[in-house]
Amino acid sequence: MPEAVPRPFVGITACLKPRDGGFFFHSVSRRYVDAVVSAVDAVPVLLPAIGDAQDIPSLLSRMDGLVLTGSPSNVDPAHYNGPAARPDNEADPARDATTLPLIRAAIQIGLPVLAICRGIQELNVALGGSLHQHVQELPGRFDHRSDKSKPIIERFLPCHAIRVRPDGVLAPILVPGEGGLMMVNSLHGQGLDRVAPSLVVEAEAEDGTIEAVSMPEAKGFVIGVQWHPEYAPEEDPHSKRLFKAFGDAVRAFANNRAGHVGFQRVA
Ligand SMILES: N[C@@H](CCC(=O)NCCCC(=O)O)C(=O)O
Repeated sequence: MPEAVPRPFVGITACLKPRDGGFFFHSVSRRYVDAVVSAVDAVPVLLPAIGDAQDIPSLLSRMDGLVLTGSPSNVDPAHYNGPAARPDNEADPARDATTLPLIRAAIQIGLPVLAICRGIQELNVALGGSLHQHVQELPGRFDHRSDKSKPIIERFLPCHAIRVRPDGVLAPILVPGEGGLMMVNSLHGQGLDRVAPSLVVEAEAEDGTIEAVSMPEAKGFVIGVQWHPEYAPEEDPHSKRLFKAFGDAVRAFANNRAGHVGFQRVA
């Protein structure tokens, strides 16, 4: 009888969030976890925001892919030499200290990376880019934040168009409509400013806000998106294809690793 194929492990980055009474919780929205289980077909592994205490080589020796999640918190502008954040800024220094070095190490070994919302911002900063801290205050830009007075389910509905570069790597994955247009949801106040030298822009909103990037020189799959495909990973055809492409890259990485350590996976 053929041996069951072990599912690959996909790391999912957590936030460190304060709760009542000064306790902190490592937390991840269930939607990322569900998307990794259903649309990627992998075992989700939550990665706590423990900064220097994380053992990156040990972690990466067991991971087959990495999902960088969204979060209401913002990357500390000190990481991209930006002006100090405003007093009402929500920060997560433990998450910054965890994800930024992890991204660089993951990319170095060719680990597939899917970076979502705060994730694309972290990817850009980790590789030397910078962020706009308040996109809606820039001339000609839209407000890309969601209306917090609305029910959460409505806040994740598609609300503006993006144009996907027809000659990029993302177009054949997402299969946008005519003119490279497709609708996405939008729950961010920050956005990519100076794009890291190793990243290329794959999609933009009508106002020029960067909506997706890839990394042509990466050994593996590296895609960042500013929207939230995890909202409807099976129902929305673009999201489904994005997670499928990531899953294929994850399985290829896992099989390659399995080959190197000398045990066989049976298809
Ligand atoms: N804080 C950053 C990143 C925005 C972001 O990731 N939003 C996701 C909110 C929903 C969630 O918790 O997943 C910004 O404002 O640009």
